[in-house]
Amino acid sequence: MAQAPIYERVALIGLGLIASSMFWAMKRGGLAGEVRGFARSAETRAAAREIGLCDVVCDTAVEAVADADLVVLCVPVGVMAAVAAEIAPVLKPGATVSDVGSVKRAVIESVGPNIPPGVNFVPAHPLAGTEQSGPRSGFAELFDNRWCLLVPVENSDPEAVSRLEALWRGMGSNVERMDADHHDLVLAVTSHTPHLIAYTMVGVADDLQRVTDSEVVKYSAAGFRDFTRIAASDPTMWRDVFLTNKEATLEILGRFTEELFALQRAIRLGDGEHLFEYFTRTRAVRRGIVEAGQDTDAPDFGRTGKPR
Ligand SMILES: NC(=O)c1ccc[n+]([C@@H]2O[C@H](COP(=O)([O-])OP(=O)(O)OC[C@H]3O[C@@H](n4cnc5c(N)ncnc54)[C@H](O)[C@@H]3O)[C@@H](O)[C@H]2O)c1
Ligand SMILES: O=C(O)C(=O)C[C@]1(C(=O)O)C=C[C@@H](O)C=C1
Repeated sequence: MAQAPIYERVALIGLGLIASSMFWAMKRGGLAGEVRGFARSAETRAAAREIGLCDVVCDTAVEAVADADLVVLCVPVGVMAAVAAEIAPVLKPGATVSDVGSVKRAVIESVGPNIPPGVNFVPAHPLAGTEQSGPRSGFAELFDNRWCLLVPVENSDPEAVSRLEALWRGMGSNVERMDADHHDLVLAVTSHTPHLIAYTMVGVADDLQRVTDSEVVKYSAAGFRDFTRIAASDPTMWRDVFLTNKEATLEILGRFTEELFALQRAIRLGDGEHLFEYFTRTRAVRRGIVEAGQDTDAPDFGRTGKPR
């Protein structure tokens, strides 16, 4: 039996991978009455209309959010404040504004001041994605069994937070709440720095004159293929992630560099014991993740290049 919608009117701003997946997931679960969408480019809006992404595709953000009970900012982190400033004057009293940005402190600091009194602000971050982007890349199952972290601000209304939690659970996610600074540190370890490493490794392969690009394509083993999948992610999104989660990423990158130098030295000195102990420790981390049931989709991860 279909459940009553959690929100009567939802507005999605920015119609890429995350917004389109949200739309299909909301439709799958009957979680929203009407969903309006807006994207900056006419091309994206035309694509959205063609594939039936959103009940109504609007030509302005203001038109999309007027009357919405929930507005979700699904744009790159660097433009969220400008979008929030543009829509602020027309937000409905009692409405909730949320976002899906990969960084939370910077979003809270830049978007927060634009949210008018009487409107709730509940930042969020679904820990789910692929290397694809744009309006055609979304699918309803993206958030199934993935975490969504809610990062309520000091004056977030508890009812608004619970309602948003219900939406994310309805879209298939497991939900937890987290403080913004801790979120940014955790994500620097689990997502942001690994992306930077993947970008670097693919850049190194591309730069190496003695190994041709076609050899890289032909002989890429599973490990490198995983790197190339990650390194194909959207450049605008990731530029903004690093510019806005600077401190935590630099901290983790500093530690990474120290360990890398230690491994480099062990290789140069032929210190097999150091290498063996290190790899034994890291293997245990991976086994812990699998044993905890946190990698249900491991067999397909990165190998087929298809969404999990
Ligand atoms: N891709 C992922 O794996 C992933 C996962 C979780 C969270 N996120 C976060 O979600 C957000 C969206 O990412 P995505 O992967 O859906 O990106 P995407 O590139 O697929 O979509 C972004 C959309 O925003 C639009 N846009 C850009 N600037 C705009 C503006 N000023 N006004 C209106 N629309 C604008 C783009 O045209 C595009 O339609 C980002 O903040 C990202 O950090 C991404
Ligand atoms: O699987 C991928 O393609 C992703 O990179 C998704 C991923 C991640 O690092 O896990 C990327 C950025 C997000 O903010 C959340 C999820």
